[in-house]
Formats: sequence, C-alpha cells, structure tokens
Amino acid sequence: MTAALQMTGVAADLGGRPVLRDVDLRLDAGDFTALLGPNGAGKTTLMRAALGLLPLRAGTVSTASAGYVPQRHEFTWDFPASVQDAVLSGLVRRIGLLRRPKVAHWQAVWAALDQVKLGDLRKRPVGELSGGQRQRVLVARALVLEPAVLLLDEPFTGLDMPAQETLTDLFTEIARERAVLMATHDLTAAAYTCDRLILLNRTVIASGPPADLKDPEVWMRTFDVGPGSHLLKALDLVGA
Ligand SMILES: Nc1ncnc2c1ncn2[C@@H]1O[C@H](COP(=O)(O)OP(=O)(O)OP(=O)(O)O)[C@@H](O)[C@H]1O
Repeated sequence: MTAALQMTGVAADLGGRPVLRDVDLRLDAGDFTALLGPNGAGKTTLMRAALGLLPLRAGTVSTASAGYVPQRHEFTWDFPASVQDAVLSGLVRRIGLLRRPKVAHWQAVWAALDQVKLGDLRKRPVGELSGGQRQRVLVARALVLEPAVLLLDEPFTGLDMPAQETLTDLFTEIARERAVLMATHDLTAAAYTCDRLILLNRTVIASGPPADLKDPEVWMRTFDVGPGSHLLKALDLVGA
C-alpha cells in the first residue's frame, strides 16, 4: 500500500538554524496519529515540510496530497465571508484566483461542510460562529481538497471540553479513510484517543501505538524532564 505520507531522512533549517534532523515517518490511511513534543520540538515545522512549504536540507517527502488546518490564530475571522465562502477559499489554487467557481466546486464545499456537520450553517457569516464551529470550518476547508493526509496543528487550543470531544469524534471519523496527523499538547487525551503516537524532539524519538510506548525513558528524552516529572505520573508510566 502506498503511504499517505512518507518522510525519509528529513532535515530542515529555519533562519539558518537546524530544526529537524533525520526524520523518518510513515502515515497510512486509517490511522489517527498524534504528534507530541515540547514547545520548539519542530511539530509545526514538520507539518510545513510535509506540505512542501519549506526547503529540505536533506531527505525526501512523499505524499499524494496533504490538507492543513493551521493553528486558529493564523486565520483571519473578522471578514464578512460566509461559512461556505471560507471553505471555498481552500480551493482557490485549484479554481484560480480570478475565475468563478463551478457547480462541482460548490458541491465539494457542501460535501465537506456536511462531513463536519455544518451543512445547516453554510450561509452564516464566519464571524458569528463559536470557536468549535470555526475549527470545523477550517477542517472543511482542508477536506475540500480530498487530501490523503490531514495535518492538524493544535486543533484544541482555547476550546472547551464538549467542543474538543466533538472534534475528536470528527477526526476519528475522518481517519477511517485518510491519514490524520494531529500536533497536540494534550498527551493523556492523545494516548487515549489516537491509534499511534509520534514523539518528536527535533527528530523522532519513538513512535507506535500508545500501548507500546510505556518506557518512561523515551518520554523523558522527548520532553527533557526527569524521573519525578508529573508528566510520567499523568501518563501512568511510574509506579504510584
Ligand atoms: N522563522 C523562524 N526562524 C528561526 N527559527 C524559527 C522560526 N520559526 C520557528 N523557529 C524555531 O524552530 C523551532 C521549532 O519550531 P516549531 O514551531 O516547529 O515547534 P513546535 O514543536 O511546533 O512548537 P510549539 O509546541 O511551541 O508550537 C523552535 O526552536 C523555534 O524557535
């Protein structure tokens, strides 16, 4: 089976400083994978490299297509667009900036909105949506391209528990037919809900199903913490 995303020996720099080195990973359709690591570990950089937005110093990235949901603060919400216009903006490159969308483009937009369960709100101005609904608009905007892999950069930031749960169910559903990679700081939720975890700190320290990542040492190395860390207790990796 062709991987939805494969990175081999990837190294990338930012501002002349090395950020990623020797990154090897493979994502397949059917897997909901969490990308875990401390601030500055390179999670966003890895996603940008997967999207081809960053020159690689070494290695290769191969994907049929990737969709990206950026951290929410990177998106401007105070413009008077409707929900369906915001989703259509995900197709701009395919349609061409000055061309009019065709019926097939709108049908793809409505299908994506149905998938994130916002079909009823498609004419609503985006400024009137809740935080959780806005996040679902961004997911639809990425899904409209029918990507092989969906990349989610900290999708739960600033959202309440019910909104997080709705999104988690949605991501689980999307991962039935695509690969989903989610950068998150919520380690316990990731360990509970994701099929696989990738522990990243400039390189992949460990990866696999949560049940296979019980060695406290790999978590300590990833997060630069000692054996007394609350992190290990929260993950139930040290004896009580
Ligand atoms: N434009 C830039 N120029 C130089 N260094 C940068 C630039 N952008 C990010 N960095 C550095 O690259 C490293 C990786 O950043 P990145 O945003 O990928 O980490 P992250 O794992 O997503 O972090 P966080 O959890 O805080 O979002 C950090 O040390 C950061 O300071």
